Amino acid sequence: MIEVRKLEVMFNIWTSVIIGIAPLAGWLLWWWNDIWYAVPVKLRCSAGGTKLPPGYMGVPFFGEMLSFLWYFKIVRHPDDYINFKRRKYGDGVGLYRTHLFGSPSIVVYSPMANKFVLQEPNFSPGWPSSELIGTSLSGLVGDAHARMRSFVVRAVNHPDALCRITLMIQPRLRAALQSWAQKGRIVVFKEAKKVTFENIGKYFANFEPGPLLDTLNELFYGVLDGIRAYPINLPGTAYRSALQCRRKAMEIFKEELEKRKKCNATNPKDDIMGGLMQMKDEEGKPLRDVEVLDNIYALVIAGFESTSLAIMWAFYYLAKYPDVLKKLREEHLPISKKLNGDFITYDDISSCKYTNKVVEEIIRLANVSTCVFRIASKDIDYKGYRIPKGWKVISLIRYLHTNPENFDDPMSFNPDRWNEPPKMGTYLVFGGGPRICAGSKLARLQVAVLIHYLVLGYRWELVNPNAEMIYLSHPRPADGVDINISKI
Ligand code: HEM
Repeated sequence: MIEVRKLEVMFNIWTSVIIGIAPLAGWLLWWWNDIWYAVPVKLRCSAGGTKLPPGYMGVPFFGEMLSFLWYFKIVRHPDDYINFKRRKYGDGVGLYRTHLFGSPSIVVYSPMANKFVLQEPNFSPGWPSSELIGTSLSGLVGDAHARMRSFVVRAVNHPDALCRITLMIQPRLRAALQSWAQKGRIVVFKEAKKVTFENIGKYFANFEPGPLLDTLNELFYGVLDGIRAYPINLPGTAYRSALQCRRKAMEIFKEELEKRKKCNATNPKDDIMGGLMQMKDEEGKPLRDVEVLDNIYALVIAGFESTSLAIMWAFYYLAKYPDVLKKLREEHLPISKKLNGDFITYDDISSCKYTNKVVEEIIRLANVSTCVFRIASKDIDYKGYRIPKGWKVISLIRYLHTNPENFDDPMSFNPDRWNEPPKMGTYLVFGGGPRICAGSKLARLQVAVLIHYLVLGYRWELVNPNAEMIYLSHPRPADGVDINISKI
């Protein structure tokens, strides 16, 4: 009897403890990241008159990742992630504190704050998977970055390079369009990735389609999967497998580079690898082999999926906006007559005023880069707010392009909006400041060349004109733009 009584008392004590502690534990869990990361900064800041941006940093480990995924993946209204914060915390100076991708972070959404972040040299690149990006241009800072950038920009974004690349990409693009029309029905994203990779193989390292290029293609898919995955290097993770893919891809490029060095057979005009091998900086110094290889690799990462997505969106919007398609045909018909079967040139493309507006509008709405990542290399103050050293800064550039405060009727496809320049700081699809996209002209060029052949030679329609949109890892219709296509 006494034993039973004892058990009863113990049970009552434990129940009271659990009931008492559970809310406290829940409260602690809910505010853990704010207590752990924000409170120490707030204490440091209080003396200097600066404060942390408003916001909420979420639960341990996950931070606010679940809320981010809720808006991007579940309800599929990515811009509401910021709209919700604006309603809750007010506009302030365009910064909120949070915890995303495993780090305490500041999310930046206003034009002025984005401009500040992208221009400020004390923010270093802060990609979640920096190990995969390597020591290429994208990973360098300061003078080393400026030196490397001058090489890379000359190799892919200067008029000389663009003239050569314009001619190099056309045989594959023409052949791809013809084969798509023969098939009759294709998923554009899938096919665009194939032809973009073939072209990359050609103008980066003079690789022709075949088993080697197919292997490289597979390896780069592996790397891209890892870049998007949580950066945990454990057996079985996408990240670990991506690191292995990176190593194998680099071995293939290295073999090619060694082959060229042995037979001294590189002409800077052949391809980007040749260009990078031959270039010298202002002091006459060439790039080291490892720098050539790292940059080739990083350029493929930067240019492969982004270009394929832009091409996919070209098919999508031109199918939805027949008036725009008609105007494009009118612009390209006289050029085609003049060319009489020859390849279109970079100068021809540059002279197509309407096409260039269409390309800009495609790229604005494609929002290939949702955000750009930085890390504060020291405490940085902006308009009375502190961005603490070591915190990630996530510049949500997408929000600029979809915000009606910046673009009238932002979700409608209207190339004529480019008759006027955009409002200051509101158009950052290619980033801004010293790290602005090194391949921006190349990306635009590839879409424009595609448009030339597509609008004159083909008719196509969307199989699912109201396909659902997905936003991660990149915005696109869920069906990858499934079309019926035929020759005109
Ligand atoms: C529509 C297509 C593209 C979009 C939307 C795009 C977007 C961007 C953005 C937003 C950045 C800035 C990243 C940052 O500030 O950290 C960037 C950087 C970069 N992009 Fe692109 N990109 C595109 C195509 C390309 C292509 C085709 C190439 C080259 C083959 C390229 C090469 C690079 C490189 C090398 C950087 C790093 C620049 C630096 O750190 O100095 N991109 N891109």
